[in-house]
Amino acid sequence: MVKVGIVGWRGMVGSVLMERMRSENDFQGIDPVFFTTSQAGQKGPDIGKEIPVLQDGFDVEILKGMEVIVSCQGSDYTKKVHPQLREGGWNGVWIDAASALRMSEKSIIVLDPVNREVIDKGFDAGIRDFIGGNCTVSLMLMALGGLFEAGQVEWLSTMTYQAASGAGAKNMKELVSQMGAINEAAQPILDGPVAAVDTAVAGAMRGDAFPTDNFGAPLAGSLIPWIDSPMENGQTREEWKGVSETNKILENETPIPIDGICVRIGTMRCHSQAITLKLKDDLEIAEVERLLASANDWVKVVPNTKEATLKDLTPTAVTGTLTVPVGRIRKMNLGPGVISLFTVGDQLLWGAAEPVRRMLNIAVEKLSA
Ligand SMILES: NC(=O)C1=CN([C@@H]2O[C@H](COP(=O)(O)OP(=O)(O)OC[C@H]3O[C@@H](n4cnc5c(N)ncnc54)[C@H](OP(=O)(O)O)[C@@H]3O)[C@@H](O)[C@H]2O)C=CC1
Ligand SMILES: N[C@@H](CC(=O)OP(=O)(O)O)C(=O)O
Repeated sequence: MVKVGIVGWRGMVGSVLMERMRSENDFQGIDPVFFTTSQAGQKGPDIGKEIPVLQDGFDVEILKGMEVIVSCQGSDYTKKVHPQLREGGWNGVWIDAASALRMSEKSIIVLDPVNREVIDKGFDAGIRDFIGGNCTVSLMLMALGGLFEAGQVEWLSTMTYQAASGAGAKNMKELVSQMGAINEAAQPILDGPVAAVDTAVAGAMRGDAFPTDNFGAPLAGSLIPWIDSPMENGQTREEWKGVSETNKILENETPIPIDGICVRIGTMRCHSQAITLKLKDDLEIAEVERLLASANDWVKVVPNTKEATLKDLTPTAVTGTLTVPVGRIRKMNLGPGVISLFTVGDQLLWGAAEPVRRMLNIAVEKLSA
């Protein structure tokens, strides 16, 4: 059985990965060794079979004994350990959820329902670094894969509504604390005039006691139109990833123009995106829906009605599931071939853990052949 080292398994992304691997019985087909950066020697997770105690995630010699390493530990870990392994001659398969290696010439960004051919070709050519894409990019491609595959995307603009989970576990908790602080300010006067409730809520959100250590600003009852670090051209890094990662995943020789504004909103783990897309041909909406629906097993076209939208096209409907609904599909009055779409996806599943889990299975299959 293929020896697989797993690092970062108890973090937020890692926990979702573990849950998916358990429910898909993935551990039965591999020989797993669990690593840690802080708990070496302690007992590993319960995966339904005997495993060694936790190994030191910085011990390069033990890591070199793995045929595959899966990391959900983050970019700092990758930047420290990956070069030591490669410079030390390790030629195993490195599969990573972090962004550090995504744009490297020696890596492939993995999203197999969309770019399985690129993965297979790369593996056969000797590439051994396979990196999960940015959550917003992966979710957009899962939703719109059918239009890209049909060569119909001339350009697109995506305005995002991104969940707290993308900023980390502490931020998810801070969002809930902020909701609690708002409720605390408003609850005693909720039966009174709404103007007083509004004043109390705004006062609490602007007050020094409002918990903002992690986000740096109120998110509950508000939003933050900035994600990640600034780029020189005025984009944020999250916005830059949209165009660079998408075109790398699709191996486009001529890049498709993609741009927009990335916004953090007060959802827990589902990202949403409002997309304006220019089709190459002025297709009928029924044809657009047919192309979208036929792309993969998880995308779900939602009819452009209020009833269907409220039922299926919200973070509440999608959270914790692999379904990627896409709706609000219509021709815009901006010219021929310009359409609107709205999509929602779980940022921890298709946005992080699932492409990594599926790449592990692809690697195991190839190494066992
Ligand atoms: N592809 C994507 O879109 C996304 C990618 N990511 C990537 O995944 C990386 C990991 O993110 P995330 O899972 O949010 O990180 P977490 O902060 O949840 O976990 C990272 C590590 O922190 C350590 N840790 C310390 N204390 C605790 C604790 N009490 N509970 C759990 N773990 C603890 C664990 O390492 P140890 O066991 O070694 O102590 C764990 O593996 C990110 O840095 C990012 O690069 C994240 C989100 C989306
Ligand atoms: N930046 C994303 C989450 C993330 O971790 O992205 P990346 O894997 O590209 O660093 C967000 O904040 O929603």
